[in-house]
Amino acid sequence: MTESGSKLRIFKILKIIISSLLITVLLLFTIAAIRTLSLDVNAGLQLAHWEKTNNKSLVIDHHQREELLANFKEAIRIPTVSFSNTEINTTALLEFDRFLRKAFPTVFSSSLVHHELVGNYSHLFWVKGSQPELVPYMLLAHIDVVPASESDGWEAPPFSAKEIDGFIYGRGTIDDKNSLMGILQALEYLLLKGYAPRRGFYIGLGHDEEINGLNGAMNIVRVLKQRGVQLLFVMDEGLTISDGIIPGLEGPAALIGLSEKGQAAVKLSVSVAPGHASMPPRETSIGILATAVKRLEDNPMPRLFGYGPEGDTFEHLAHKFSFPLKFIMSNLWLFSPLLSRILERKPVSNAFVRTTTAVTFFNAGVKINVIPSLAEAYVNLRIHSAQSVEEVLDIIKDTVGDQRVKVELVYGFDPLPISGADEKAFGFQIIKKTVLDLFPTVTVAPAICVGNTDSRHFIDLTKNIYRFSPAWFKPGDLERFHGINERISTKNYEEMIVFYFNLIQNCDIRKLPEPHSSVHEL
Ligand SMILES: CCCCCCCC/C=C\CCCCCCCC(=O)N[C@@H](Cc1ccccc1)C(=O)O
Ligand SMILES: [Zn+2]
Ligand SMILES: [Zn+2]
Repeated sequence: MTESGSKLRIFKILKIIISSLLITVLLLFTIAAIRTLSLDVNAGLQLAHWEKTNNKSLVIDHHQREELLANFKEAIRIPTVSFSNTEINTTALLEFDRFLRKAFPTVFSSSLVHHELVGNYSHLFWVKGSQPELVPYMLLAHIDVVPASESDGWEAPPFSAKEIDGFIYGRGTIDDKNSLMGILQALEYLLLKGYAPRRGFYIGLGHDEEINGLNGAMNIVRVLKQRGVQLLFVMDEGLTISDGIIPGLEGPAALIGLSEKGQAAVKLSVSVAPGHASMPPRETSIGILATAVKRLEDNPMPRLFGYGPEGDTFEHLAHKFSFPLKFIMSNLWLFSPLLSRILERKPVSNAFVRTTTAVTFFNAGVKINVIPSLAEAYVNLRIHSAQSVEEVLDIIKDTVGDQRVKVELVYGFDPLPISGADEKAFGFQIIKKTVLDLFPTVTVAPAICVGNTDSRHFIDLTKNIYRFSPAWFKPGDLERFHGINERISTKNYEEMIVFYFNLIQNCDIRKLPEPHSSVHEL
């Protein structure tokens, strides 16, 4: 073959390759465009087909408004602080017990309600259903709060419950006395209106959630296990209604936590011979440990976006984003790696992408002229659904890569199982319906809860645990969580009461309506 003949041949082959590539790209984009336009993961249950249950409605009058706000403020003023792993405010917890009995007289005197104290300060309520064959469910909230100090810059003292411009300020207003008081206030109103549930339910109020729930939630679980209780679902604090928090998302979104990340506390320590600061070794224990910590910060855990429930979150929200995010999120089969790089740029969304690494303690040194023998740091890891404590520990050891740094696991638990969110998932669909009835403009999506809750202790009692409360989080509110100026609007607190009032009644249906598709097939 002549030189020009072989050039022509190469040219022809290149042409075929380039046009096949172009056709493939075009095809992929056509599929992606069709998916963007047609993907409707929100296709839900036929609201019209829901079983009728003579639901009572709650229209809050002036007197009730004054009463419910006074109750809520009194709850905030009791400083039920969990200070450390061993120090809780037992005086405040006892006062809170007395307060609950006074604020909710009907709950505590109704023949339908059985109340008991568990672990001295936690509360367990059983509200008897008229149809014992219906499997009960459980609502959780916690009494304790994290410490707060006015000198950190609060606009109002953190235990004052001061009302400023329609907001009640105070520690516990969003974590978690809003849920606790909302649930009990709703039950008080339901009982006053003569409501008797068909489906029985439990209410559990832990007193030490902020320090792991070892005496509160864990003892409640022990009591329920002894009684052979199985639960249809559990609902606890966790995710909320985000409005203006997710960049690019149009409108509010109610994220319902189907699972929560695992957690590990890892201790790093370096031990060397102490000495005189005038004759230092080339590296001190502090320097060696600092290098290890820097390596961990410089080498984040691998991106795992799409291997846990977070992929579903964005598929559900896709239609509320504008182009090009709408296109990217509707086609995670193609763009998952791209989206994970976008999400990892902000701490709030990075937490959805990977196991996060936070160095939370660094202790070393005894005197200005002494080479310290010991340097210690603690790392708090929040483990992505697709990883385990063991895998994370191995990666830490590899990344540190220095035998002089001792790596020890202080405590750890794997990510929690993922609860159902399909048409048959009773708890999820009830929460979704209750949200949409009250807030029709909200988009409901399943998600992963990046923090831990008392509900993780309930995995032997049910496969269906949901972490959600109908608190509205707007820009700036995430920082109030465990931070300064924690607050809730009086309007939102009232909405929370109405939400629980409706949710309890919605749970009275025997079973969910038939899914959309099977209705059509009939
Ligand atoms: C794409 C971005 C979406 C952004 C939306 C994010 C909305 C986030 C809303 C709420 C934040 C999640 C909080 C979850 C509740 C956490 C409660 C908590 O702080 N728990 C402690 C429990 C604990 C565990 C171990 C030792 C002591 C306490 C925690 O997780 O640290
Ligand atoms: Zn909480
Ligand atoms: Zn908290």
